Amino acid sequence: MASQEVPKTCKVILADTIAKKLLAEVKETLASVQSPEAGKPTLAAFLANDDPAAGQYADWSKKTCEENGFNFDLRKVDKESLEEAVVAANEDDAVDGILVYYPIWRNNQQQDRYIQETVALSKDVEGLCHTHLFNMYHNVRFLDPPANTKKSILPCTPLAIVKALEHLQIYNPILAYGNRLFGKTITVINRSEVNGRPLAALLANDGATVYSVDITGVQLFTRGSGIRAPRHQVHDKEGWGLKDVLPLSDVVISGVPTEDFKVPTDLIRDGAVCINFSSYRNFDGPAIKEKASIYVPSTGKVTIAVLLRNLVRLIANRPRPEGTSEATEKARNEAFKDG
Ligand SMILES: NC(=O)C1=CN([C@@H]2O[C@H](COP(=O)(O)OP(=O)(O)OC[C@H]3O[C@@H](n4cnc5c(N)ncnc54)[C@H](O)[C@@H]3O)[C@@H](O)[C@H]2O)C=CC1
Ligand SMILES: Nc1nc(=O)c2c([nH]1)NC[C@@H]1CN(c3ccc(C(=O)N[C@@H](CCC(=O)O)C(=O)O)cc3)C=[N+]21
Repeated sequence: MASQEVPKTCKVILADTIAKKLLAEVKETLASVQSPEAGKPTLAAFLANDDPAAGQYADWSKKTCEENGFNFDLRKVDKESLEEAVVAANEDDAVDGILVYYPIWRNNQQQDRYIQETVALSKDVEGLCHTHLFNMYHNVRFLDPPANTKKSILPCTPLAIVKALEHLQIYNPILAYGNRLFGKTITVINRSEVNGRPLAALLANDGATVYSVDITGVQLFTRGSGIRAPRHQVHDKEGWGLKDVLPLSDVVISGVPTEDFKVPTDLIRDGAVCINFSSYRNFDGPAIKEKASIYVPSTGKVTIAVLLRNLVRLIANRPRPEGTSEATEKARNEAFKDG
């Protein structure tokens, strides 16, 4: 009966809200790192597979780019000519950033990795080159220590989740930058090389206790007691499963790419924060709203905003024009907010 209904306490936060805030920051930062005469930045995006998810993601990215003053140049190429096309874009001054949609060779991850390494470091907008990945796993935040003027690029989907957690104030700004998740326990369901594993590492590097769950089992990512380690360590949790980690978790993040997978609502802690990044709904919508304090049903729009943020960062990281002082250079890079 309507008169007896208890108002829902769960707050649903849409990706659009978080994305809009980030896009406003991106616009401001672009204005401070690049003169208006430089023209619109260009992102070259290579589509060499027939994955409908990638095609749809490309369409959304194009729309967001164009609405926010960026050129989005979608280049459909066949697998055989992809390498040469990427090399040409590396050498083309009119291209500011390069994105390649994965997976390409479904049964050959090594070949996808080879293409990831073909993208020039200075144009690697998704942070998937070895130097960027190495820095992320090792909790190294700059490309040019000790000057520390050029921030290392982080992978878009993991960084989008970090930005969502900042927006939700799960990151505690009372704590020092780099330790702001200390005290939080987070479960990440998915340990793929492009999404789940880097995400678990990033969150643990920021101080969280992270349970990384995949079909092969559970791993604990942590900086240890008192977060005294400078970067995360990984430990296997033999015999553990969702039943062990969900009841412990303040935050549950899920990215399982199947229709039928649902995070078991009854195991989730009352008042947990639940975030879905899969293109399928990993949480049971009505039930989760009875349990979670905050529910974020999707994050794709935040990922695209982060893609543009990374593109502006690549531009800021470029060698400074003749005559720019080191102080100006530092100011250019500090135009970015934390992270
Ligand atoms: N929101 C966004 O910005 C983005 C969303 N996606 C979406 O995220 C999802 C995941 O993408 P990828 O990581 O690239 O996929 P992937 O197929 O490379 O990896 C999925 C991982 O989940 C694991 N997994 C499958 N079933 C599981 C289960 N029941 N429990 C635990 N782990 C399980 C797999 O073993 C695998 O490690 C897809 O739906 C994709 O479309 C991908 C990129 C960006
Ligand atoms: N180099 C590379 N980077 C990628 O980031 C990448 C890729 N390759 N290959 C393809 C996958 C797929 N992908 C998605 C992004 C957003 C949503 C997404 O936005 N989903 C909607 C929900 C869609 C719906 O409403 O059904 C949302 O979160 O709002 C989905 C899937 C990125 N991918």
